[in-house]
Amino acid sequence: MTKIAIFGVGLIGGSIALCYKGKPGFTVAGHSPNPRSVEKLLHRDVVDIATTSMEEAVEGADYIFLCVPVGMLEDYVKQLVKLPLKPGCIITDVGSTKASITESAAALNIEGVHFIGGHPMAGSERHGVEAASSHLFENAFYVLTPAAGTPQAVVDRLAALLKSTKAQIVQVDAREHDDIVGAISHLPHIIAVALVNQVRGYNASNPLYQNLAAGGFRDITRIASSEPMIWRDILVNNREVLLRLIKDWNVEISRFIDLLEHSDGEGIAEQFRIAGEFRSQLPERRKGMITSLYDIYVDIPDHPGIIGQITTVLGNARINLSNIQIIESREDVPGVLRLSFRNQEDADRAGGLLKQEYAVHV
Ligand SMILES: NC(=O)c1ccc[n+]([C@@H]2O[C@H](COP(=O)([O-])OP(=O)(O)OC[C@H]3O[C@@H](n4cnc5c(N)ncnc54)[C@H](O)[C@@H]3O)[C@@H](O)[C@H]2O)c1
Ligand SMILES: O=C(O)C(=O)C[C@]1(C(=O)O)C=C[C@@H](O)C=C1
Repeated sequence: MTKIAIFGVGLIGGSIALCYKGKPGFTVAGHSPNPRSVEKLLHRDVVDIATTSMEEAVEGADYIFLCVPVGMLEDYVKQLVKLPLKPGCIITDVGSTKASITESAAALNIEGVHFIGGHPMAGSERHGVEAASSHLFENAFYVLTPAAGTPQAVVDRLAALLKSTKAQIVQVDAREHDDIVGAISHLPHIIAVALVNQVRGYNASNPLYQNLAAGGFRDITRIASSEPMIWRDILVNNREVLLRLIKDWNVEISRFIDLLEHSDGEGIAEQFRIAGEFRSQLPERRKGMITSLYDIYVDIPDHPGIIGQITTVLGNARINLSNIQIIESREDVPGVLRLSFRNQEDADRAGGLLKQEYAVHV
């Protein structure tokens, strides 16, 4: 029996719990210092054991997930390593910043157990166990930031466990993680909040602002509704990176001031063009959706009806396609079609059938 102990069974901790709860060979223990939360966890059937006792939660645990706010992670690691942990146990976290916890855990020189930082790149503006889902991590990247000296076999053991999340595991240096995630997650949260608060100010004297706010405003500001305490900790923890990124942001915004002052329509259009081109290349990994990592690639000649022919072949064989994307299609160049399936078997069957007429790559 593999025992997984989870501290902080909220959105992320609860979603981790649901990836293992009820799976043969796994027991999931959830910890909360609050007896009412413990009752809720049992009532919602998210964990097998729920307790306010740290000792009980970690007793015999093979893996410990710390899913509490970033500001509490170091303290939790310090408390945990004073407890009798199972030899070889792996402690990991899911915090949105990685440098400080990776470095402070390494500095503890823990013996007999291992710490490996982790961060699933999936989430939501919602919080609490009510928002948890076993599908949350499907197709998302899940970053691991092992400190130098962590045996690769131990990292591989954690990566193998995390397969149940259906996320794609990647190893990244912790500081590099904070630079990158600062730009693609933390800065966008700041911008969303600042924008909402700017409009909130105008709305105070004219409620039409709120009433007319439509798709564009909603799209860019969803994350402004994120949990304040979670984001307080993330932003304070990554402040050095963020201060640099906000300076760069000011440069980008100043560019628009300049373009507008000069009524430079072509310059503005160019900004949209280059942004749209980059954005269209973002990997399509919709979190929480049951899309798939089982992809095959098919070279397709550029002639009308070709995609219909391919999907008909798959439909006739009753193979479910979960996603389809044309990667390259220009008049003079044959296109490549990426077909995604929910499991390897479907991908193999599709590949076998399509190979009879098309060049297929896996
Ligand atoms: N929300 C996201 O999109 C997201 C994505 C990836 C990683 N993370 C990280 O996951 C972690 C948890 O965030 P979440 O979104 O699940 O938030 P959440 O609020 O849903 O869950 C936080 C959990 O920590 C517990 N907690 C809070 N304060 C506590 C305290 N003082 N003592 C003990 N327990 C306490 C809460 O009861 C709750 O169970 C954070 O470190 C966050 O940075 C969040
Ligand atoms: O989709 C959202 O709502 C999120 O905020 C998820 C998101 C992100 O910014 O992409 C937020 C924090 C994380 O640490 C990882 C993912």
